[in-house]
Amino acid sequence: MKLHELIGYLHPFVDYKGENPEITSIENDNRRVNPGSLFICIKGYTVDGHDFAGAAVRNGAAAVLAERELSVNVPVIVVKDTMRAMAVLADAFYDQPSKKLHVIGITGTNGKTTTSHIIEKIFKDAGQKTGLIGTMYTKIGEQTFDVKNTTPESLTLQKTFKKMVDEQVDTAVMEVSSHALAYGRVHGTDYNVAVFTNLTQDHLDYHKTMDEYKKAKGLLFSQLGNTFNHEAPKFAVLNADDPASKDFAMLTAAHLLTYGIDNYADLQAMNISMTASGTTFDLVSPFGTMKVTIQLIGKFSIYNVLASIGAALVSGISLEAIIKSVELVKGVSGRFEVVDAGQDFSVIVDYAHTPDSLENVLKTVQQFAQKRIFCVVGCGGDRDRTKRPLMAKIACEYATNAIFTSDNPRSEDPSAIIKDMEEGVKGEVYTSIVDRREAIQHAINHAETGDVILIAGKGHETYQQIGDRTFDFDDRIVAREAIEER
Ligand SMILES: CC(=O)N[C@H]1[C@@H](OP(=O)(O)OP(=O)(O)OC[C@H]2O[C@@H](n3ccc(=O)[nH]c3=O)[C@H](O)[C@@H]2O)O[C@H](CO)[C@@H](O)[C@@H]1O[C@H](C)C(=O)N[C@@H](C)C(=O)N[C@H](CCC(=O)O)C(=O)O
Ligand SMILES: Nc1ncnc2c1ncn2[C@@H]1O[C@H](COP(=O)(O)OP(=O)(O)OP(=O)(O)O)[C@@H](O)[C@H]1O
Ligand SMILES: N[C@H](CCC[C@H](N)C(=O)O)C(=O)O
Ligand SMILES: [Mg+2]
Repeated sequence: MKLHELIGYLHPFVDYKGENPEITSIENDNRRVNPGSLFICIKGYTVDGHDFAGAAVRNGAAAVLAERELSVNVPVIVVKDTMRAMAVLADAFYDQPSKKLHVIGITGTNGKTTTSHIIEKIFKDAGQKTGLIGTMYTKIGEQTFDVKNTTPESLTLQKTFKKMVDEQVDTAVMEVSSHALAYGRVHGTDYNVAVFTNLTQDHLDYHKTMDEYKKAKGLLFSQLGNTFNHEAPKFAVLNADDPASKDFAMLTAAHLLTYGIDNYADLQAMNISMTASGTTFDLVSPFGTMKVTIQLIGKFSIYNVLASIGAALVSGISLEAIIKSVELVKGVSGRFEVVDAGQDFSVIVDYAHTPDSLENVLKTVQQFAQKRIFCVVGCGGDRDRTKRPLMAKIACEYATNAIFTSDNPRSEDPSAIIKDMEEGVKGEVYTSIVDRREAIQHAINHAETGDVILIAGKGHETYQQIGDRTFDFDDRIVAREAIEER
């Protein structure tokens, strides 16, 4: 695409009439620039992309988009906000790929990864080719690609959509983090369905208040479009049991479908019965009542399944086909994952890293535990500090043996993070062991027949970040080794 045509998409804010080179790619990292690239300078948290414009030009950049004039020997186009302009240009450069896909976006504090995988399965079983973007990876068909963020910045996102279009993907399911919404990473993405899981405390380091956090989540619904396109209608799928849904309903003109357990909803689960290996409930819907038996446990799993059923239903998949698929879902890596090395006590690895998810998962463990519950848990460094005492309190409340340890301390002192946790449990009985491996070993060495050990916070993660170093660390492997060494 020629530079003039590309920059034309920024009309009327930019009136560029200078040199008109062919633009072969758009990059915001000088290390990825090739001859012919347009280099976009982003002022980041760590560094300022403007400082890399010279290096980008040396790598062959044909033009630079920046927030100020720069002395380089290629055209520099100045805009007020390069991050916002990047979203516009990425969408244009890749020929509006999200419009060519059925895009389902999922936001909420907990359950995004799980719900996205359930939805992916339903669409795959329905014979569609799927794409998935989220915490664990980007997936196109069966191929997976590593990711840095749950929701990538606009350039990577639109490039990924384009790849999906090229590979004949029908439906793209993606997690939409609150950071992504606040930073405008998803500007220009044309969602067909927006799904809300729940809103509870997390990320207050960034959003500061729950109200600001809710506002960020709400952006997914306000961006859902304001037109009534009857050929390709848009839908918001909302959790009737979460009070934030009322606000989100007001933010969009799209059709609403609600799901829930406690409050009246279009899709409501009733007569729930749970065993240690699965859950049965009556799904009451406008299409009649059906009995559903899933292989997942915990009330939160029912919510994830209902949200998935809703997203698939509004996308035109038959309820019968949807139910058949959800009944086959086995669970997602690192979410309530059982480690079985032949021991006579249970070990569960789970990704609960917020107060609400920890409470939910411990409540579920409590429902089935016959003896003691050990909970090995830590809190991430450089993240919401206010959740630390709350998580510790929940661990002590629901577990018989709470063991506080490190999650990913990042740049913080691991002992100081544990101290923050301990602030929430003054006078209670707990054990603190900074080294996560030792903490897991401690729980496993003290477990007796019939006990349950919940190892929370890192789920599928295969690393631990301490300082600026990343070590191999997988709770599932560490637990297995500890059981074998016992
Ligand atoms: C605070 C934050 O969101 N940071 C994101 C941001 O990084 P940054 O601002 O530090 O970027 P930077 O390193 O300063 O670079 C600035 C610019 O210079 C460029 N650069 C940089 C170095 C260089 O040598 N050359 C160069 O050109 C970079 O490409 C970039 O364009 O831009 C990066 C690239 O898009 C992101 O990967 C990074 O996410 C970091 C890793 C992060 O931890 N983000 C968290 C807070 C986050 O976004 N989390 C949510 C999930 C939350 C949830 O679970 O709900 C997510 O969606 O992942
Ligand atoms: N609907 C839910 N409500 C509350 N807790 C849940 C729900 N679904 C899952 N959880 C709990 O939250 C943990 C994380 O789930 P999941 O990875 O699906 O969430 P996520 O929203 O993708 O999280 P992240 O924002 O970190 O990517 C699970 O391991 C489980 O303990
Ligand atoms: N997406 C979440 C993941 C947290 C996972 C936990 N293990 C941690 O490192 O804090 C975040 O960035 O806050
Ligand atoms: Mg996730």
